[in-house]
Amino acid sequence: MDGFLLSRPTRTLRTAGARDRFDDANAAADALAAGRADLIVGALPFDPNAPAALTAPETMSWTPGPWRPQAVAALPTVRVANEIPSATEHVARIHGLVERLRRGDLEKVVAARAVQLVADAPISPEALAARLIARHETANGYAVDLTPAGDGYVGHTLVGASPEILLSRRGTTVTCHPLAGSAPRRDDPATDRAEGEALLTSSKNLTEHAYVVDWIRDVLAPLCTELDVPSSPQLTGTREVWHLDSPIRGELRDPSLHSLALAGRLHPTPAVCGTPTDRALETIHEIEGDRRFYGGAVGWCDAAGDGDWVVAIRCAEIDADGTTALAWAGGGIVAGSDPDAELDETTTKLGTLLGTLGVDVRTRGAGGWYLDPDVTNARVAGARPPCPMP
Ligand SMILES: C=C(O[C@@H]1C=C(C(=O)O)C=C[C@H]1O)C(=O)O
Repeated sequence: MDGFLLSRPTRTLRTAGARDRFDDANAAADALAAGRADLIVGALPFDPNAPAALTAPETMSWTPGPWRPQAVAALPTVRVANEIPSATEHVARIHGLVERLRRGDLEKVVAARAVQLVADAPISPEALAARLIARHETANGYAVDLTPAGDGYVGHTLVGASPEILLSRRGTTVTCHPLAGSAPRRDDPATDRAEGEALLTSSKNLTEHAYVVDWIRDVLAPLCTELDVPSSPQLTGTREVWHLDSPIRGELRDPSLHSLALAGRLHPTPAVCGTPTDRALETIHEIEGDRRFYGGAVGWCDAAGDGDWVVAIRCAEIDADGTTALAWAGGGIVAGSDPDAELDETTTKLGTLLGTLGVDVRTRGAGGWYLDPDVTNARVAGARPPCPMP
């Protein structure tokens, strides 16, 4: 896909072409500072040392509200070809992590897994993004060309609908909207509400959430003259998942600290990585290998330093010919985590992407697991309305 899309509930940024490409955030920031670019868009990888996929676009357009293209191409039939790792292995990994967490090696670590999707015709990133956005009205829909990251990424596109804002910067005001702590949405309104209410008082989830808020406070406090951090989280809901959510607001001490630099300082938060960060990063690398752009950040930074960066979750990376894709989901693990419940949480989160492709993650296959590889794209017509918020 040529270009970049970030569709937020308030407005949409679309760009086309590339005046310049950067695999390094500092080089992109230098181009902005030197006036060689007036906007940088793209994605930062999960591993802060891996190449980024940033572009100085040729053209850009801002439109109000979320992206609603006139015509949306049909999506091909998609099946789940492989689980990386298997459900059994994911649960085994979490058992191992819980032991380490109980020994005190780490306080929190986010464990993720991926599913490989195979399509019978190319998946159009724009068509997938449009459908994700239509089904997830309050999410931040994105589609990013990963070509600037070089080898292994040329022609690949990251597409997703993230509920989580790493940061927004407008002038000297910086806002973050970290999420951590999750529960599934339910069809029955009373059960659904009960899930949300239980989440708000779950000490295990409140602990998981607090690691993220503490990290953001520690990063922002020295950079801000004022910092407003709520004393307890609120509940927020996507179509598939309830989350604990803490809106944070600060006033920057140094007005030249731009949104790309702020993203570099805040990422990776314990919402996608863990506590302490360096040990969690090492552990994730050792157990899962390369997460690529999943768990990274997607956004823009302009010459004034303003910008929005969303956490790159609820996403898939589509390969260059469009016929295979990898979709990821993870969840925070703490000493009190239940490995089977954590597997279910990743399944629920995978539902954002897979549900949009017509794969019902709640069906149980013959092997006793929830993903039936023969379930194919049901065309996503007649999407059910979002569950009511409490
Ligand atoms: C890691 C993901 O989500 C993150 C982890 C959460 C959790 O552990 O409860 C909640 C929201 C996100 O910050 C994901 O969706 O893959």
